[in-house]
Amino acid sequence: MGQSIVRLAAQEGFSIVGALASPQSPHLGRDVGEVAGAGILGVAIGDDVASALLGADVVIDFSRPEALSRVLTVARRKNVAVVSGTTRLDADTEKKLDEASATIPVLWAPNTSLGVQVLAEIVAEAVRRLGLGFDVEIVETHHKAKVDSPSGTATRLADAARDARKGLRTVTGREGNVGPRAADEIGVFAVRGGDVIGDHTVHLLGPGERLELTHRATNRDLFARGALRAARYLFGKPAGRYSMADVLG
Ligand SMILES: NC(=O)C1=CN([C@@H]2O[C@H](COP(=O)(O)OP(=O)(O)OC[C@H]3O[C@@H](n4cnc5c(N)ncnc54)[C@H](OP(=O)(O)O)[C@@H]3O)[C@@H](O)[C@H]2O)C=CC1
Ligand SMILES: O=C(O)C1=N[C@H](C(=O)O)C[C@H](O)C1
Repeated sequence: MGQSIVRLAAQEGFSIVGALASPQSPHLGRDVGEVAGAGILGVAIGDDVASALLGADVVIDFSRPEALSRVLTVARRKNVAVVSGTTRLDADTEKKLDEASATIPVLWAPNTSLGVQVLAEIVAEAVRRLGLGFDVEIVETHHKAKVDSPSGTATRLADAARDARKGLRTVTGREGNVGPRAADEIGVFAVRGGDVIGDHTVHLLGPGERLELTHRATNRDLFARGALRAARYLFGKPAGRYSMADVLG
């Protein structure tokens, strides 16, 4: 994601002032534009958050929860807005997002595409309108390099269903003599393999009919474009928590 964001940011005229990778990165010290295929940008990749955020208005993070946590601490200190797409945050990092939003603008989204935001709205509406007779199940498919499961997007879609129908709970596996499906379940299942960018289907299964609401990402640039749009949106905004719904308007 970092490479897509750098390439598109350069194309869209953003000024890139810093670039971060892990302390183990083989790219440390190299020009970020060269690594991303955007030509030389005169910005070396480093592992020091404070140096990378020098002179920045917004930092865009797609990494791991522990790295986001460090970024939030420094961004707060330096008054830099944060856009993060990192998924499956632990409770401590979630708390840090909230705390940071007291002093800086913060937008976290497990999926920065506009389509998934709209899908979440449609899912909430469909669950509300169809009522108790319809069961909700979510299937997500991703490339084999993905390290977290289920995806942040699947969790976000389950949350949308739960907000629309109180009392639902998530089930992430079924094996053995599990008995009939309970009415309060949302099954969430992860398929991994190949180079799938990211597909999400919400199944609404009722008596004699079913709906399958699907979003398919066909290119990672989709997420990068959404993150850059979010960064533009956050620039100059007051401190607070923002979402892709705000960006979409
Ligand atoms: N919101 C959205 O729309 C999307 C969200 N994602 C999420 O974004 C995250 C990243 O995905 P992806 O780009 O595919 O993953 P990658 O593994 O390709 O990249 C992760 C990046 O984070 C860096 N990193 C990892 N650990 C640390 C650390 N401790 N300190 C500093 N940097 C670190 C890595 O550095 P190094 O190169 O050195 O390993 C790498 O640059 C995931 O949580 C994924 O689910 C992904 C796509 C879209
Ligand atoms: O890791 C990925 O690739 C993706 N992660 C996000 C998620 O966990 O929902 C978004 C997208 O589906 C790609």
